[in-house]
Amino acid sequence: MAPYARYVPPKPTALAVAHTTSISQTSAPPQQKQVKVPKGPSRSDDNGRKKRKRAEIDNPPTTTDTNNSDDASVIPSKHSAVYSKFQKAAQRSEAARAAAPDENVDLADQPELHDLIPLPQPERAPTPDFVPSFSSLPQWLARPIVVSQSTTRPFSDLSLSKKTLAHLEQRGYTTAFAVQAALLPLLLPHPYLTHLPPNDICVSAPTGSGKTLAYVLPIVENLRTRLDTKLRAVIVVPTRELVAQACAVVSTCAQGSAIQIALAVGSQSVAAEQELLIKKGRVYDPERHHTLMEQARKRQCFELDSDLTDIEATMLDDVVRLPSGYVPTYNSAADLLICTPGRLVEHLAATAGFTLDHVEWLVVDEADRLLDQSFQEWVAKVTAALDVQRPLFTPNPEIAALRHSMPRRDRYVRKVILSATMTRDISKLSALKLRRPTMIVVKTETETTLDHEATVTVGAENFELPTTLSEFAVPVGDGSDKPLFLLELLRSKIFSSSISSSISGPKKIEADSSSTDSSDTDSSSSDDESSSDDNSDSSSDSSEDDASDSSDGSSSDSDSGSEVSSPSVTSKKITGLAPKTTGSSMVLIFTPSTEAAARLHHLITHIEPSYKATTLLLTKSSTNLSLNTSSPPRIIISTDRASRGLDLPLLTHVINYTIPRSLASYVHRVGRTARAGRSGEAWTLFAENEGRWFWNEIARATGISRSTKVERINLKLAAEQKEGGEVRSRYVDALEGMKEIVTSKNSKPRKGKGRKDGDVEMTG
Ligand SMILES: Nc1ncnc2c1ncn2[C@@H]1O[C@H](COP(=O)(O)OP(=O)(O)OP(=O)(O)O)[C@@H](O)[C@H]1O
Repeated sequence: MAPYARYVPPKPTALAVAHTTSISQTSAPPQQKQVKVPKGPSRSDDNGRKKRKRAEIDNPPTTTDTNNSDDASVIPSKHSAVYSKFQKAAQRSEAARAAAPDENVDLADQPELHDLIPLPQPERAPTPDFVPSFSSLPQWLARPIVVSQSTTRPFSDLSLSKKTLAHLEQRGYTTAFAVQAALLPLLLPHPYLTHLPPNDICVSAPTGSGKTLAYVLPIVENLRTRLDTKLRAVIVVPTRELVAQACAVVSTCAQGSAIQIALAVGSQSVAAEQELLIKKGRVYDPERHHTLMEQARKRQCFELDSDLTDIEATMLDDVVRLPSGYVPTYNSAADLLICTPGRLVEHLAATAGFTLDHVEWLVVDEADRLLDQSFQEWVAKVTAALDVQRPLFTPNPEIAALRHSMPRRDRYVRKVILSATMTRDISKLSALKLRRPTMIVVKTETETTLDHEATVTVGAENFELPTTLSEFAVPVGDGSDKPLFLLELLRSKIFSSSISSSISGPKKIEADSSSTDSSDTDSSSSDDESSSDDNSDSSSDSSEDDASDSSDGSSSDSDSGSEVSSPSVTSKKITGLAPKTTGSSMVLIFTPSTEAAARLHHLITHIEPSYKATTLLLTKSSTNLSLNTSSPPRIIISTDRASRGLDLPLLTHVINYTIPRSLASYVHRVGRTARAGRSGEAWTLFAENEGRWFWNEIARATGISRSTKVERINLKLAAEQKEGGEVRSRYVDALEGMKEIVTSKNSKPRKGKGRKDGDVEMTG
């Protein structure tokens, strides 16, 4: 600020002295300079006064002069006391001024000058937190029904049919979990209030809390008594694995009933699915036959005015094959459809006879994910199809005309929307056109019981982690040795000890911090972590940071689909809902893409050949898990595709090889373990540049409830993993081998290079 040098006022000492001097001169001229003059003015008097004045100007008396005792002698004795008092006061004030620092100089009379630096302001009083007396959320979202996670009820108390109870008991299910205890009374038909239209339900409950059974049981109970087959229930989930899983639960509950279940996922052709979804028939209707045949003729001769829809084309294809006078009919072959959103939309558009006209139940599981993106605007298309009024059975035209003239009762479609990370975004939820909805939130700690309205306002994002989950985080330096850290983690922390205790044992699995496993446990890590790990900001997208990525910079196709054998995960779900412990750990490792998963599979099976037999790649192209075999895989490498809903009861550990992209993604990934009250561990590997983001957004995030803090574990690489060690040389060889594979694959043109594995599929 050199051009605006600060103004410093001069010391007023000289001024004060001069002032004092002038006073002493005027009021007490020194006696020795007094000249005796005759009374009355004269010329010589004037001359003498002028000379004296000039002499005074030329030789002004100094301060010391003022103090001089000579001066006192010239003061008349009657003023001398006053004068000496004045002198003393003057001396005192002069001494005080001289001693005082510059800032204390009284500047009241001085003009205040400032440069362009803003004046210092007093510190602001803290603004108190805004507590609104209203909520922008609608009442049902702002004040949900909060259910304690510890709430349980015997299934026998929940008005289930004897058959269903028997099936549940066969599976060892006698007690309903909290979400089931809350939902069943709301969804099962009320014994008296049958005339009331049903209301829609949104559910937010932690991963592994039993949401599937909570919606499957009421639907099965409802459909069990229906005599004719009509599509009455549709369950929408994001992936084909979840379709299979939900199907397994439905099949278990619907055993012995006539309920027809259909799947629509796209692992088979649309035509094959159409055959399973629709029963084709024929009816004698010569007039309509004639019209359709005329259209078929025009189509063949290219005389049609407009393009036919797929459904119209199907009808024309079918009518030409029927005997004269007959027209085709299409009826639903399924009571309940479990599907991905894309296939559902496809059938609505292209499958003759596929309508939602009779649907009474719509379930959207993993709703936040399915509502996140438009996915061919499936919500709008499905809600539009549900809005269509159910066609009335019209035995003859007169009655039909009469019925049409009468006001019609609305069709009620009960919508059940669920997720472990349920959105509170009203704009997304409103697309579902919910009717008088109720929000149910299953939480760990709450005073609110099932029957009471919650008084707590649930925040915009408030996720719950299972109370049986333990979380750990491992720093991996700059990430270049990440595969080695992963192997060290598997060796020293996961496969070193039997996990059998963790499956049914105490909630918290203590981190083994003994020196033999080459690790340091820093239990206070979650408080002091950032000091060592936030050297730089990291983005949430950590997808490309694994060593294998850096080694080749490109993708490699997964060829491990062949390693995967049936039976599928479905069958496990049917038979192994509450498995006995095997005494061994099973790990699910999350990578960001199919290619990254394949690279990691290549690396760890080459570095540690003993893992080859027990490591499985689970990607879109290889979705079956050979879990029913006598030796299930111990390591599963997958993508975020496996993060939603997948229920692997034997899974004891989750490893985030790359940190997830969001808190919700973290919740779903780690929620693959610690399910249904079992213990589980979640480990996250983070590089230096990811530490800050991980600790701030995930480990210490405010929008999440966890029973224990995330613990930092510092792993040390073993000697053989360091430079010159045997494991490291195998690592280097594996990287080299991978480079060759990638180079050779890159030379061939490939489809879908670099594609990320979507965790939602449109068509299965
Ligand atoms: N009442 C019960 N008694 C014992 N086990 C149960 C009960 N209900 C559900 N389970 C088991 O709990 C596990 C988790 O259930 P489910 O898959 O429905 O969880 P979820 O809440 O849908 O989890 P996510 O949000 O991850 O999809 C399953 O293995 C299921 O068999």
